[in-house]
Amino acid sequence: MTAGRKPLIAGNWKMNLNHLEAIATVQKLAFALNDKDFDRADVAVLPPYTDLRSVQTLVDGDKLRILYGAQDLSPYDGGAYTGEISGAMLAKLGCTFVTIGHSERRQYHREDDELVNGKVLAAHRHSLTPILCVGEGLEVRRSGGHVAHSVAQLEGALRKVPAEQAASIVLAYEPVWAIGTGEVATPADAQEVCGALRSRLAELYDGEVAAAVRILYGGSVKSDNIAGIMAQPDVDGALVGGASLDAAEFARICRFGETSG
Ligand SMILES: O=C[C@H](O)COP(=O)(O)O
Repeated sequence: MTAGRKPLIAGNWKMNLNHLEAIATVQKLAFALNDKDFDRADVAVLPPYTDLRSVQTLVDGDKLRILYGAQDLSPYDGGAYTGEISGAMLAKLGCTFVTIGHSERRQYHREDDELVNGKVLAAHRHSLTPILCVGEGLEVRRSGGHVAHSVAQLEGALRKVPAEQAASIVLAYEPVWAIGTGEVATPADAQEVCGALRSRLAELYDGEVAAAVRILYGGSVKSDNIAGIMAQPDVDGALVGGASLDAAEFARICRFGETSG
């Protein structure tokens, strides 16, 4: 965490919580957080598509400071693409963010860098902020290729993305071996890759872009390990999976593990 970049804590619900459960969870989260918490960090939830309209109605109706977004989008803007959801549809639902290139999409849906790049461009066409995920699997980590692997995914995703758009993205470094496994990367592991991603942004664009981009860590983040991660200079927040389904625990994470806001 470095002064000048507001931290972001985003909860990726994955394929959990229906729209009624979403309403209850967002209400609990809003109740658990206060203005001081929201001044200190942006807080976002990333529910399944089917929950978004309910979350929008609640956030707008109660004027909540909770941000929200989707977990994916189509690279296309409309047409005969059965099952897909466009950036325009998400923008109409008031989404701020959209997760792109999550390792579960790369692994289970064979998304490659070219498709991820198409989705980043689509998000920008509709003024959505991509939360662009990169990160290595266990074998790559064991062979010491984790920095090169994550940097290559970043380069692939940002092809043809101009500087002013690159400056507004959020990056998430998620080592695949730490996702949902309870195996958390050490704060030094997170810093090593997040720092390298920022340096590469400075080379691809310039120092201003590199300094503007928020970089999150994701992988078994909990209220008892977030503080060490947030203490790293190039880590600006967290992308939280399992622990974001429990509003009280997620609120503690949003406070970086401190007991009161
Ligand atoms: O998007 C979130 C990550 O995949 C982390 O998930 P996790 O916190 O359940 O390990």
